[in-house]
Amino acid sequence: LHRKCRFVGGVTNGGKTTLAKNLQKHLPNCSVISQDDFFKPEAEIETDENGFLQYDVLEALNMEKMMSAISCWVENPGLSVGPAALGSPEGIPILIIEGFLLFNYKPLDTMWNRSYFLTIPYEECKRRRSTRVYEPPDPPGYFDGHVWPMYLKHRQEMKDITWEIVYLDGTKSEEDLFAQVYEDIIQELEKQNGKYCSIKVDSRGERVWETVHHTPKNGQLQC
Ligand SMILES: Nc1ncnc2c1ncn2[C@@H]1O[C@H](COP(=O)(O)OP(=O)(O)OP(=O)(O)O)[C@@H](O)[C@H]1O
Ligand SMILES: NC(=O)c1ccc[n+]([C@@H]2O[C@H](CO)[C@@H](O)[C@H]2O)c1
Repeated sequence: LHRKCRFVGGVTNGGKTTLAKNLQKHLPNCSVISQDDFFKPEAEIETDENGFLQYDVLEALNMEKMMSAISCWVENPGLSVGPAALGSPEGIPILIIEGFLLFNYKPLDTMWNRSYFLTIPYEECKRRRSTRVYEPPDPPGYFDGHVWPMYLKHRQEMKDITWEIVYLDGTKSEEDLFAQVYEDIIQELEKQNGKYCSIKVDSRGERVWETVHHTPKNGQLQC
């Protein structure tokens, strides 16, 4: 069951939620858990010597609660989809966990199946962040005084990671990012289904061609 979890990590405003939502739209049996839904209440967030609330650290999140949500899915994966969907690779239950502090949280290490990490440069990140309103809103100087330094610290910690992480260029278009990850997921699901396919996905997420190599199973051809 663990092998069905996928992680979309990345810098704040890298486009994680957008990518996860787009994938969910095109995969009939796909659940998404967002780390942002597990922030502790403001009263429980530490403040540093500059008065900045320390939101961009693991301690700001109720990770035990997030792990419970993941366990729930593992015990009862997938939605009630029809037999047609379950019979197709797209219908295999998958869980996408998206968040900005996933790869620094040890208990998740054993659950990964495929990990993606969205990056954008400092300037673009600062620009996108300035268009967002969080609750509470970022005070002046927050990006340079807390958000970006914490991101750099976590990137540094990620250097110790031994498994493969696929880095995605978050400055690419939403459609291109979707197509890249969707193609990757479908290919792997096809393999799990005993089919070996090459699929190209165009920028609108439509499959434009595919090659199916039938593999014998119990003396019979699948597909
Ligand atoms: N590929 C993209 N190109 C340009 N802008 C994008 C792209 N993907 C998302 N955005 C925009 O960037 C902002 C952040 O997107 P999104 O909420 O998906 O990021 P996030 O990584 O989940 O952010 P956070 O976790 O910090 O809330 C939004 O304004 C969104 O419209
Ligand atoms: N969701 C929240 O409670 C909250 C409050 C203040 C700041 N944030 C920011 O969310 C980003 C991750 O998506 C982090 O960079 C937090 O600063 C979230």
